[in-house]
Amino acid sequence: MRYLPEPPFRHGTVSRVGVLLVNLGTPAAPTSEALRPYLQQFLSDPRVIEIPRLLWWPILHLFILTTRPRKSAQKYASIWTPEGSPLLVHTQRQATLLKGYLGERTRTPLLVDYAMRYGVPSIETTLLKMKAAGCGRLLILPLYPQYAASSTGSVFDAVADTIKRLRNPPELRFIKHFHDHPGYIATLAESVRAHWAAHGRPDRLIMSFHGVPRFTLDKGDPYHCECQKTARLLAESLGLAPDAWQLTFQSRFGRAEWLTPYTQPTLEALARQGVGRVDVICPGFLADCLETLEEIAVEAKTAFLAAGGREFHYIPCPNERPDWIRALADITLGQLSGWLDEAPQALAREAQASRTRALALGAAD
Ligand SMILES: C=CC1=C(C)c2cc3[nH]c(cc4nc(cc5[nH]c(cc1n2)c(C)c5CCC(=O)O)C(CCC(=O)O)=C4C)c(C)c3C=C
Ligand SMILES: [Fe+2]
Ligand SMILES: [Fe+2]
Repeated sequence: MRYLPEPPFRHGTVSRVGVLLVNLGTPAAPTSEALRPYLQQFLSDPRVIEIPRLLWWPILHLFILTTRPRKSAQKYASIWTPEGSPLLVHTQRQATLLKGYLGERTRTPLLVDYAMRYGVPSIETTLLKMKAAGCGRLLILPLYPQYAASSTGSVFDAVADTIKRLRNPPELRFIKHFHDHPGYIATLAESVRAHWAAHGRPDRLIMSFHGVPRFTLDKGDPYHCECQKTARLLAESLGLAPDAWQLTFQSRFGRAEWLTPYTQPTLEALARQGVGRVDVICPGFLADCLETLEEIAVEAKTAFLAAGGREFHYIPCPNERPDWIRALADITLGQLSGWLDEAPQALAREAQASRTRALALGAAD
């Protein structure tokens, strides 16, 4: 094994606390040339594709990487912004806003940075950068509210792959999930309420989560249950009757069965049954990206209207919403006890205050 470069150890160096936000990653450009290495890295991850390598390698290289890059590039081109991929832009802004918010509320200087599981900036690069800046303590916060082995689990792997190559790794804490955090639920509820205040109510609210293969549920992945709990808490905090909302799963990849019901066929069936207006929210995504802006706001909308639906509204992700940044800070501070200089009572008071705010906004516990 080759070690990564590290500075010589010095006694008495002040250790700083770092918060590392990690998102999925995105291609560097909306072109087939940029899609190919991105998809290759993503789809070579054994957490994402669980087929034996000997079988998967030829499928990936002979079929998927020869066709998908071009098709996906066209979709990315339709959502690309002058500043780059929406997922990257929102993640960068979330890191900057979180740093500002925490900086005003903690006496301990915190380093906040972000990394991408696939593509750049990589987890290794950012982790080494934070270590070089003096972070002896590091909180890893994957930007996925619900834990799935293929998303959050894979982030943990990548962090482990880096620290096993360090002689002097930082102290580490991992946030596994926050699918039922009152601040997160309140942010979702508030964004729905604001949308309804401006545009009226739909016949049905669809909560669409990213799917995963069905067999992962039977093998112990908690993702399905965590999505159900998020959806139930959101429906409760909006005071919705059981027939006013529905949970679905989107973004199926390949031919195997994934978690059901699937988003697009559900929307088409609803349209055929005479449901005139649907609003769709994607609670598993904290930043708008290809899967929300293209797959839902364009593809699913087109399918719903073509099947006879009248009106389709997409409700955006939390992105840079101030209540979301506050919730993100609350999630972070909840895991930093003992690592900050502040009196524990001050942190507890801040956490309680933000919990009270969330509950006042209607998020159930
Ligand atoms: C919300 C968490 C996510 C889980 C769980 C997840 C599982 C998963 N995804 C694929 C395959 C693809 N996903 C793609 C895009 C994509 N996926 C997520 C999130 C989760 N994926 C996001 C946020 C995005 C958007 C990225 C962006 O740049 O905007 C893609 C790439 C695009 C494409 O070619 O379709 C693939 C491929 C699998 C197989 C999987 C679980 C097994
Ligand atoms: Fe995905
Ligand atoms: Fe997709």
